[in-house]
Amino acid sequence: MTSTRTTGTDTTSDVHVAAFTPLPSPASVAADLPVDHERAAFVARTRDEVRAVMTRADDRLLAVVGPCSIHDPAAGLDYAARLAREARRHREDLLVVMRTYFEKPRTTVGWKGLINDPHLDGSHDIEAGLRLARAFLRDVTALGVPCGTEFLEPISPQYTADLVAWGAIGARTTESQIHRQLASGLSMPIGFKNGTDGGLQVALDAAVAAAAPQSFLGIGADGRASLVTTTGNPDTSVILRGGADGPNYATEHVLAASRMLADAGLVDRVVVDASHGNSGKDHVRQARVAAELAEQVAADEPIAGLMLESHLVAGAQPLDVTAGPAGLVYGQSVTDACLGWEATVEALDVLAEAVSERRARARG
Ligand SMILES: O=C[C@H](O)[C@H](O)COP(=O)(O)O
Ligand SMILES: C=C(OP(=O)(O)O)C(=O)O
Repeated sequence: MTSTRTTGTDTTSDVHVAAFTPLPSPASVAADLPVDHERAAFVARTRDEVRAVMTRADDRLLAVVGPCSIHDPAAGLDYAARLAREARRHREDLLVVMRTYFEKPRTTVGWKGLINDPHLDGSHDIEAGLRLARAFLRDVTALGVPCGTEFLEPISPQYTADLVAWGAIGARTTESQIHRQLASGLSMPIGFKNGTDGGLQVALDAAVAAAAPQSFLGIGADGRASLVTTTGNPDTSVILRGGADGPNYATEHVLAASRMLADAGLVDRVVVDASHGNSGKDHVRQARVAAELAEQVAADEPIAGLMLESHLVAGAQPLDVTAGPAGLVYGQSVTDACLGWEATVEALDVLAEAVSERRARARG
């Protein structure tokens, strides 16, 4: 059921709003799609492992790997099952978290992800999107693969975050107070991307702001508008993703970022995104960036983790929401170009090898 005009007068309120469509509360969606004890324990354990990797109490490398966006849950699950095998194979060296991204920040306009438009046709059935996202997180977690996501909408985390082991705030929103406040209340470690212009200071400021207690407007589990009071998230870090001036994953960038983090009183190790501004969104280049980063990991640079955009099929395909999803290639990204599955397996092999080299060096 939709309604218009909730407050004020016809001439001053909601002039540009076509409709308000009530959504079920987070509590009722969670009741329909509950999390059992085993899955909850797995999420909590993985969050602890991420914390340990960030501080090097655990000497593995965090590898956040998966599609730029989930647009077809069946293909996403197929991917997750394959990733589960690779994660088990590399469990001594890599802490693998799957990118399960349901919300896409767009430079201008475009499909905004599975939560916003789950039928990929411009119908914006957000209730179905929230349910699909939550069900997908449950299924991936049940495969023994922890989930990572970007938090974009300030309300949607109430529907999904209990199943998320690691989170990111994107380059377009790192400077936003709303997202810093949101991160201060999230239960998992959060990485802030540097800005799209390449600026790192916004990410450092964000990490500091999110570590502080905050009070802001949000919703509670019952769906009511609420004053949210947080204690601050102590597990915040910075993600180097390159920017308008080019990549920022070279040794000099990693060391400069590490010094800035230490000066700000934060953990002095970074996560590096091999995609986006670091690859020029070219998936072929992304594989090369990952290989260069592996050398930097082996040389013991302060790199705690790496991000890869990867799907079953290499590259990307255009999505025209006026035409809908018919005819899309199975397992190929509809947003940024991704590494294909074989290239992903190779990249994970190279990264795991780099970690064992680093470990061997540390042991002398
Ligand atoms: O990771 C995804 C994209 O880089 C991001 O959502 C921006 O995409 P766009 O520039 O195609 O809108
Ligand atoms: C949107 C993303 O990245 P960025 O914020 O770095 O552009 C992403 O990782 O999907």
